[in-house]
Amino acid sequence: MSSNVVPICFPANHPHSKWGISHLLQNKNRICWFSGDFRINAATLKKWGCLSANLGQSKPQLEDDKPLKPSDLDSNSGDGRFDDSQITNFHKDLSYLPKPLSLTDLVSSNSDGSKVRVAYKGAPGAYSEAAALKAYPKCETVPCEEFETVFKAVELWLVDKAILQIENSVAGSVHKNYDLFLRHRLHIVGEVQLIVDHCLLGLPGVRKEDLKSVLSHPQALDQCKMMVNELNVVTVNTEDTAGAAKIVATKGIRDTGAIASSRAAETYGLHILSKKIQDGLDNVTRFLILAREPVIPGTDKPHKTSIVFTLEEGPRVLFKALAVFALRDINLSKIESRPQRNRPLRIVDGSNKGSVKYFDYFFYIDFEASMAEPRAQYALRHLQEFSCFLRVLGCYPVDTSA
Ligand SMILES: O=C(O)C(=O)C[C@]1(C(=O)O)C=C[C@@H](O)C=C1
Repeated sequence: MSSNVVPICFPANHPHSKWGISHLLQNKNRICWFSGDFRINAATLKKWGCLSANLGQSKPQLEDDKPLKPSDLDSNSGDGRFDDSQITNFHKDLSYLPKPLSLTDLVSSNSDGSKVRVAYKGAPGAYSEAAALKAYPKCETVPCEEFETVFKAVELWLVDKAILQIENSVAGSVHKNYDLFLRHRLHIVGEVQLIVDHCLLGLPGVRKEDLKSVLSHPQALDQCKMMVNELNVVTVNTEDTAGAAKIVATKGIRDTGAIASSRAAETYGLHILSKKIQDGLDNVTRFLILAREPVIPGTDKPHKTSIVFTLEEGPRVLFKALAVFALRDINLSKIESRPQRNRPLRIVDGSNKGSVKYFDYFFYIDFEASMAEPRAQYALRHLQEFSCFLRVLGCYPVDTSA
């Protein structure tokens, strides 16, 4: 699929703002994203009376997407914005121009998350929804079927933020989500550590001994291996834990249980057959909060920075990469490697010993420093000297609450 996507800013009360996928912004303008074969030129934009078409905000292109050329918007000023004379010529009626922010607008962007829409993967009652509510207690949660949809919902301005599980203290990393960072351009703006207490759920009147199978998300099944072995049941993977509870409830299956949260039991009217069934009592899942814009890094509270890089000389020189942090007394809190799918192997010529094939990786590191600190900036400048690719995924306050 090849598609160009351009955000076009229309006034809120403009009829064309209802086109495409639109979202009401705080400044009361609407951004419409046009995609697919749709080609727009400046004349059309003028006719429509749009306020701006910002090339700088164009959606990150997937590998097979063609990047948008300035000539696609021919009388654009070059920096992506139309100049004032063009705008005033569009329409005489200026009632649609953006209203200045009022005090009420500022009050509405509360830190408790009221007015914030957060996308998560799973059904209502999933742990990711609980994580979103922990970060923004009054937010509106938006369930999504796929992780990919969670990312796209933010990119297309359908929601403000996304929440994404990244690792669990018992079952380990969610590798798929590491890979997704590189296919999208969102920024990590926060983290949430959630204590995950799993329950075994069943239909009212069902006993543990009646169960022949148990449904849940693979990570949850992994976290409750001991109990599952004891029950001697068949396990079936579902998209998420709340989804498992929903299946048991809606299908009314008496010999099947679900591993999910007590919230999911309440949501779907199931009974809790056992509580805290996870193997390790300290079962914590770490989630990341993603947004279109990065947060300005501070030094007022402990911050973490997440990066991804590849090494010019391959994984054998990983020690050099780690040294840039050690030299500056910067602690690392996480390291993860993922195959470089477009070039998974590197051939190194060992002169008289013949050539050797090494696996090659993307390295993901979380380090305990803020990008506002010179030592973090120097460390990354140093790392850049021997990496062929380096991206800062985000710098955000550490969640110390779990
Ligand atoms: O299935 C859910 O409820 C989720 O939110 C997913 C998920 C995960 O992917 O790790 C989240 C937290 C728990 O560790 C188990 C499952």
